[in-house]
Amino acid sequence: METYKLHVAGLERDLPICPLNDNLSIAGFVMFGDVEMTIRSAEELLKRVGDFDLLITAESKGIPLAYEMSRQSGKKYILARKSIKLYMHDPVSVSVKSITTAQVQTLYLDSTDMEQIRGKRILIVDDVVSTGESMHALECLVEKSGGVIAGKCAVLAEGDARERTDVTFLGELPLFFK
Ligand SMILES: O=P(O)(O)OC[C@H]1O[C@H](OP(=O)(O)OP(=O)(O)O)[C@H](O)[C@@H]1O
Ligand SMILES: Nc1ncnc2[nH]cnc12
Repeated sequence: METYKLHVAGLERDLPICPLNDNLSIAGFVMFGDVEMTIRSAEELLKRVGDFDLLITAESKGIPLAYEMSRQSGKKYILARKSIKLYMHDPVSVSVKSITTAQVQTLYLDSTDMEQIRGKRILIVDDVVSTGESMHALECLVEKSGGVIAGKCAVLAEGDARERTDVTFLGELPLFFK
């Protein structure tokens, strides 16, 4: 298997190169199961971001990172879901098409989450920012809820996102074009 060597948060990992289509591959960065990477990334991001009241991330790969940043900072995290559950009240939705997913996905927040966000400084968190669609969808949900965006952060910026100055990130990933 072809791999890409990543150095981030003082750690080294060999990421598998995964084709997305005939012309484009990514180095797959999946923190699920990698507790050391999750803890170290959360520490490093928290050192770099400013004050905030609440974290928000999107289902699913952002969850362990948001959990760990919440644990370390003592601030709660809100999760934007990718499907509506029966226990969600009056969900609001935003569409999103990330680089890894063929079809358009939808992110949902329920009214309880929106009430918590209203008037608060919200830190947007994700594992990777690539096209920026997922982060943009989270921004829309925060704005719809009446929250103030305190900052945006990701462990890795991929492709064009490496040039972004509005997102705090710890490392970079290339895209692999044929
Ligand atoms: O900047 P973008 O192009 O939007 O890509 C980044 C998003 O893609 C991945 O999620 P994915 O859609 O693969 O969903 P998953 O976390 O549920 O696997 C990743 O966790 C980010 O949320
Ligand atoms: N390189 C990558 N690995 C995992 N998820 C991603 N989402 C966007 N880019 C990604």
